[in-house]
Amino acid sequence: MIIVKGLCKTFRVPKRAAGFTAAVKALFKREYTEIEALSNVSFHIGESEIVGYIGPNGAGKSTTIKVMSGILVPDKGTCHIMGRIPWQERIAHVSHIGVVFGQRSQLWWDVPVIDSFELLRDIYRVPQEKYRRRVAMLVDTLDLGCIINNPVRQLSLGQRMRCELAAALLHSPKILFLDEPTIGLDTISKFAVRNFIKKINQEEKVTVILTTHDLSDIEALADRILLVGKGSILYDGSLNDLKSRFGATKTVTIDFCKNTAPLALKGAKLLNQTADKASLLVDLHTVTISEVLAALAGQLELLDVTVENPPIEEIIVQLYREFTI
Ligand SMILES: Nc1ncnc2c1ncn2[C@@H]1O[C@H](COP(=O)(O)OP(=O)(O)OP(=O)(O)O)[C@@H](O)[C@H]1O
Repeated sequence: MIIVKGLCKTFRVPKRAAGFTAAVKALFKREYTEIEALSNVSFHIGESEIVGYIGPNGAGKSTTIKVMSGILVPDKGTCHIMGRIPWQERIAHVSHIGVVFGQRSQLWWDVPVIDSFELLRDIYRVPQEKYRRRVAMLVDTLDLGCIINNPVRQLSLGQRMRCELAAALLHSPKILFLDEPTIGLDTISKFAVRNFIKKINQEEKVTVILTTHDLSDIEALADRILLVGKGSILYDGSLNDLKSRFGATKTVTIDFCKNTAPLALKGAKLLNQTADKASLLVDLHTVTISEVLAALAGQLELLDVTVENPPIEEIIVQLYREFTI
């Protein structure tokens, strides 16, 4: 469905020094800085996959999405989406994709949401009957009934994001690009957005490419992640593989009968300790959980034990360090 090979994109931005003299000089002689946003990015994405496209700020995520949506032309490399080259066959291409940029709106600010939908219906040439059924489904699933007649500027962020999703899906695209769709949303709105993405993926086999800094979005939605850093793909695989490959630590939390002696264990770092509770970070390369528990039981009277995997954020940070050092 999506084949990206060797994408490169460098931005050339004028250098700007502060001050009046520098501004006048720049009128006659401009100097430029080159920013390499993508350097040799390649991946394949199949039908009905949900792929989390993640990476630190400035890694090149939005640039990749812009290339795949036909907004930007790369300097090098190829991109085929459903057999088309996005920036060369833009009109045919956009009828098969939906795009949501969490930080920007595709709805007209001062008019009621439904008017924006009708304009999009005309742009995408959706037949009236199909449009009517589609809007009814989207209004029902995304709970837009009370807000569809309001101007966009009067909507809360969560309400607007639900409308943006509906707008992106009005023409029933086969691929959905979501660039930070849950940014700034509260927990309830995030939940609604995630459930909707899952539903559309399962019922309509829509392929979803999701960029986000919220790794709980990824955990809730994506079967596969592509980690991008410094313009290149650093990891391509499932979240579970990532956890088992790189999650070489566990956190052990214990409750015990009062004891003030500081705990010291080989292969485990003490994270915090009070008179009756402690947390330790266990390095599974050095020691096993049962060895840690046996050692703790020798030092304390244990009342309760919890063993947790490290948060996905920790694994991602570790992975990013590993690949970039
Ligand atoms: N239009 C542009 N002109 C100049 N530089 C740009 C432009 N767009 C992006 N860049 C630069 O390209 C690099 C990649 O930017 P991009 O927006 O793709 O990153 P990102 O991974 O989406 O980051 P974030 O998570 O912060 O949104 C950055 O260094 C950015 O400053």
